[in-house]
Amino acid sequence: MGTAAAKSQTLSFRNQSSPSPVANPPPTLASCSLPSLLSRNQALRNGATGEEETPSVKEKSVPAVMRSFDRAKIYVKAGDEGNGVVAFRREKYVAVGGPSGGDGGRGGDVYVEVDGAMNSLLPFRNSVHFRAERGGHGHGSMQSGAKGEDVVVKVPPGTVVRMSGKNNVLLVYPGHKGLLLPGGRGGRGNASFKSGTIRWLELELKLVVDVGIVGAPNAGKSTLLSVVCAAKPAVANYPFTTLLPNLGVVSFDYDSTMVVADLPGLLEGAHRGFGLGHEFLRHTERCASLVHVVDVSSPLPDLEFDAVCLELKLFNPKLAEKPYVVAFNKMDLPEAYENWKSFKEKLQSHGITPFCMSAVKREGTHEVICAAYELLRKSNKTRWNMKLDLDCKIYTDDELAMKKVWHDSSDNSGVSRMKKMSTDSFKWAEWK
Ligand SMILES: Nc1nc2c(ncn2[C@@H]2O[C@H](COP(=O)(O)OP(=O)(O)OP(=O)(O)O)[C@@H](O)[C@H]2O)c(=O)[nH]1
Ligand SMILES: [Mg+2]
Repeated sequence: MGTAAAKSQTLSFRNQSSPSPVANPPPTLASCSLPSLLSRNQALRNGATGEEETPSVKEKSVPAVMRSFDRAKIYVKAGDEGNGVVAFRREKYVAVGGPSGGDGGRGGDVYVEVDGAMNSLLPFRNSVHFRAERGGHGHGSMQSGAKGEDVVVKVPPGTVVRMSGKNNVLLVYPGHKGLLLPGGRGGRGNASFKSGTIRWLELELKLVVDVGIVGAPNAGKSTLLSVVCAAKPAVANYPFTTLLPNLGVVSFDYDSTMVVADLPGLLEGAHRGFGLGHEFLRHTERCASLVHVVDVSSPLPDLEFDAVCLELKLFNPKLAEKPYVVAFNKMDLPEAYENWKSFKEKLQSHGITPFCMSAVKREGTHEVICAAYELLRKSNKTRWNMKLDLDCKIYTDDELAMKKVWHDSSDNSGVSRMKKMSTDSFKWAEWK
């Protein structure tokens, strides 16, 4: 691993500009209710004697502007087929021309393609309908109708496409293109006059990151990110400074880089939707490793640590199994000295060796990030080699079979189909 200081570039997850790191919290935060753990810590810090404040729990959900657009629902419709035509050949010196009706053209298909330049599902906020063009109608003289134009739905890397009510899941990476819905296959007999399929699809963006920084609010997660790479997340001395994940690229060498995400603080009950963290916990699902930042200067760092671990576990047990680094932060403060030794012993008894750092003073941060990189290397996972489903199988088997029949037919003139249909109908009549 290279020892060069982390020089880096920044990926911005937000589409709006970051708020400046001012000391006064925005008014909306005043209404944010904190759970028992935080209020207890705050009370202890303020010298209160243990009387518990009852946090005012507000049922209101996170305002839309504070959400990142990482979930969307879109309506896709494959193009209808063009109608086949019934026509007969009329030509001089040809006594019985026979049928010469061309097929209807195929309806346009709906594709999904990953656009590396996109980093959120924000474009789907206003435009949710994607319709492929219908196929042209057939003509006489065995002329088939034109194929309808396809529609390509562009999504950011790491998007999961889900069909409502079904388990069809698709993970996509830059440049990956797949067929979501095939268009109608051109009209022939009555049985084939089937319209282009319509679907409501759910899109979910799971950030493509290598290392996630997690921890309780105000632990110093954003400060750590700002120190190890060129990202400039908002840092302030109040909980929930970070409302959306911040991404940064840490580069150790030419070919060894990793994408690090600083996630909003986690609270007790985050898995049930308390605070903001749960909105973003799913982004950690694809991380190879986690950095768990603990503010050791707080009166109950071990409780904070346990609460965050429990939230991760309750959200997804697989998260708790991910390799992680524990970083004791704010070691420059005198309060940290009182806590860190006993806390360290407790962790060591569980086989965890924590790192000590002071993110503000940039001490010990390099070791933490190197340890996270080491875990990433050991896990042998990169951002893109997670489970990838190369073939989009969003459409059902019936549709696939249908698609095959029509595609594989080498002779797709209206005449041969009409002949085939008439033979079929004869058979059917005999069977009846
Ligand atoms: N003394 C000291 N203060 C620190 C250290 N690291 C961070 N802080 C301060 O702690 C406060 C919170 O830091 P942030 O980086 O915003 O914490 P966070 O975990 O991102 O907080 P949220 O985004 O609200 O969850 C800021 O005032 C920082 O200056 C440290 O090592 N020592
Ligand atoms: Mg933060």
